[in-house]
Amino acid sequence: MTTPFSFSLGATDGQARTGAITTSRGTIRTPAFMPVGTAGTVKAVQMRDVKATGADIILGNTYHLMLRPTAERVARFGGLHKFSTWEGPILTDSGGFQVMSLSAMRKLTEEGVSFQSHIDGSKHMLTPERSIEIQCLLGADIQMQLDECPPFPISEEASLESLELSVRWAKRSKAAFEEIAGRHQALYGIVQGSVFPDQRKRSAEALQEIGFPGYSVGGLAVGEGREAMFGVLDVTTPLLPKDKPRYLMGVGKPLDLVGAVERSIDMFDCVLPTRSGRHGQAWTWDGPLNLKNAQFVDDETPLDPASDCPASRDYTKGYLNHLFRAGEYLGPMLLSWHNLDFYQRLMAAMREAIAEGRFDQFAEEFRARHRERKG
Ligand SMILES: Nc1ccc2nc(N)nc(O)c2c1
Repeated sequence: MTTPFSFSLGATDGQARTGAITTSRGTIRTPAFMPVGTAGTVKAVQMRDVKATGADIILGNTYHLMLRPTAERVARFGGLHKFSTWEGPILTDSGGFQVMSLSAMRKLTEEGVSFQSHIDGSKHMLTPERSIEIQCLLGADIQMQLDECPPFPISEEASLESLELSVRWAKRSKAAFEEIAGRHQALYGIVQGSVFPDQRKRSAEALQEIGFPGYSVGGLAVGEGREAMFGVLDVTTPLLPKDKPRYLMGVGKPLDLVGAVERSIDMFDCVLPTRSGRHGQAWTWDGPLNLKNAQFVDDETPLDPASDCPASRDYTKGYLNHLFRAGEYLGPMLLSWHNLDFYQRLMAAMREAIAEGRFDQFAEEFRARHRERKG
């Protein structure tokens, strides 16, 4: 149980790289996509099926679990792994981002952020110390510092103020982590600085001063758009240590993943595959399909006959179309499952292409084939 956290680089191909993160609950093959299991469940998909798609690690949320069922209750059940039956590594976000996007009556001070629950209006306070305490009660293998994710757009001076607060919170998060976390657990720093290159540099350098075994790139996927996001990665990832994992938070669509791997990102999480699956959107090598669309009513082909995932291989698009039109539970279940499997097959294909030194060709062919919008 006390295998220390470690990262080993595998192959590099341009800026893209493969690697392996060793944790006490298993190894994470990078580049890795983490299915989002916000409230201790990857919505509408059983953990054994999440595992079968090839996911090595899932994400949980401090914000949601502290409100319901509370971190203390999860700890009494033996931690999030036992409570949810996910036996592999779990990464938890620290809650600040979710407080700002979900809660009411938020008040942010140097101490932390106070807020009212979006569920029952109860009052709560998240400080760097309390966030680490919650993540340890959950038993997360990889934890996040408490940070402030600035809104987009934001003025340069407001962004700098926010970045400096997040650096002070990084120090406090690390101090709290060193007090109570186990040797097998890891804490990542989160780089901020919005879309300002000099601020990204300042944040990356300040966090390395403090020292972390992994670095998240935060403050993106907040409406800045793909080109601006890639522009931030172009200036940020070269500043981070090559021998430590880089995690791009909240990203993204398949084309975002390919472009970010091209800019040496190792880890991703996004609600898109499960959230869009619940609403009838299937992701494929050729781009997204809206299976509620009339064009699929009589379509007798599966989403991907080449997949070993039952949701992708054993059901016709016509049947899936029927399930969504009839409002049947099985529709969201099957599409969430298929989309997670597609995301894992995309990650596996990228890992293989990097290992074989042909990632540029893979990326070019994928971008030519994957049409995000019809026409
Ligand atoms: N786009 C995102 C998603 C999640 C985040 N979580 C944290 N802690 N910080 C950020 O900046 C995030 C950005």
